[in-house]
Amino acid sequence: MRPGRPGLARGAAPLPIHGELTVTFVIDAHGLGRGFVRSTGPLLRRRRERVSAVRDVTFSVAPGEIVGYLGPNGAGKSTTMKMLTGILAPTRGRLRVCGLEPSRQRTRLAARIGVVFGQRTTLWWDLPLRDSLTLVRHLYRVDAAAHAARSAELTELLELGPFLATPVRQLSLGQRMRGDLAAALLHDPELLVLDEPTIGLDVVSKSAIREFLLRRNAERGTTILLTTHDLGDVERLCRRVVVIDHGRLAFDGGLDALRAGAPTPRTLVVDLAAPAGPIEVAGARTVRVEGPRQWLELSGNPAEVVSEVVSAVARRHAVVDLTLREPDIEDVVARLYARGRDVPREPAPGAG
Ligand SMILES: Nc1ncnc2c1ncn2[C@@H]1O[C@H](COP(=O)(O)OP(=O)(O)OP(=O)(O)O)[C@@H](O)[C@H]1O
Repeated sequence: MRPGRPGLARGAAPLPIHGELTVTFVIDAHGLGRGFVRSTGPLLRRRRERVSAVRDVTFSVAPGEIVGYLGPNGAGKSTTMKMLTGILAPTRGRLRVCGLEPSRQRTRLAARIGVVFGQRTTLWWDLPLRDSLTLVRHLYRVDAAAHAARSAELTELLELGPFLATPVRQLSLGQRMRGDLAAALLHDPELLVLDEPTIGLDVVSKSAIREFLLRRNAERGTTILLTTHDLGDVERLCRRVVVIDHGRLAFDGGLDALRAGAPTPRTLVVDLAAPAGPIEVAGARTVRVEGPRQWLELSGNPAEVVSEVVSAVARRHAVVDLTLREPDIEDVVARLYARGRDVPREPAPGAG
């Protein structure tokens, strides 16, 4: 962990470690909240109501961590990301990112963080990728020599070479995402904030992005906070996850602890040649039937269970197609709540 830098740590909470050393959290949120006022009801009887998108959220991220910020749709993830990057000001609580107050010190913060939103690009649509990267250099006032070196490194690591001359609008989603990552890293930020970085990508592109992020984290100590609905991202990248639900912090700890709190089965989706009653086989429970399609929840996750259920179904029914659906993070979180458990909280790594 990097020692705290008092000059940069304005307002951040330095954490004493082993007496002498201090670590400044890269993200330090305490009692964070953000409300909105929105209009509801029919046109002639519009009412204004307050919505708490994020309520009383406290968490911190130490330098070099990769943390998944997870939750179901509408949980408050994007609102948190917008506060972290200074786009929205909190209505409650205290927030420091790289020792800065994001909404009030947005320009200074921009020099310290990189941001990628998977659903929209920061690149110039009509320009070749190379020109977009050059513009980013001017935006962040990166000097020419540093830019040339970082550009060359990122071009190699992200394999951008073959399409540097291609206009961004003609890039595939995976190529565009790699370009966006390069743009976010050209000024060598200490924190990378990623909102759904692998959304819509094929398996190969997802894997390339994940391996790149792991390498960046290991080699340069870049801290990463990411939102994702993809459990593969979480499993490969995050040792720690913070889960929010209905705006509140629901869990902060290791992925294993989250899973242990709510073991979630895989689902076999079976397309039969014709509609039939619910399939009955050992090792699975039919949880949904829609015409010829049935959803079977597997009673265990090892490969043998899957192959036994698949053979049993195929022996007894005319099967057109079979798909194995991995539980996504929403399933894990939903199950956590369905069980009505006290959600465990672990102390943040490095705290203490
Ligand atoms: N500008 C806004 N005005 C009013 N309500 C808002 C605004 N932005 C977000 N909200 C509400 O705040 C809540 C949290 O929204 P947010 O976009 O942060 O969720 P999310 O976890 O990112 O969801 P998703 O995974 O679907 O993107 C939702 O109920 C949403 O309708």
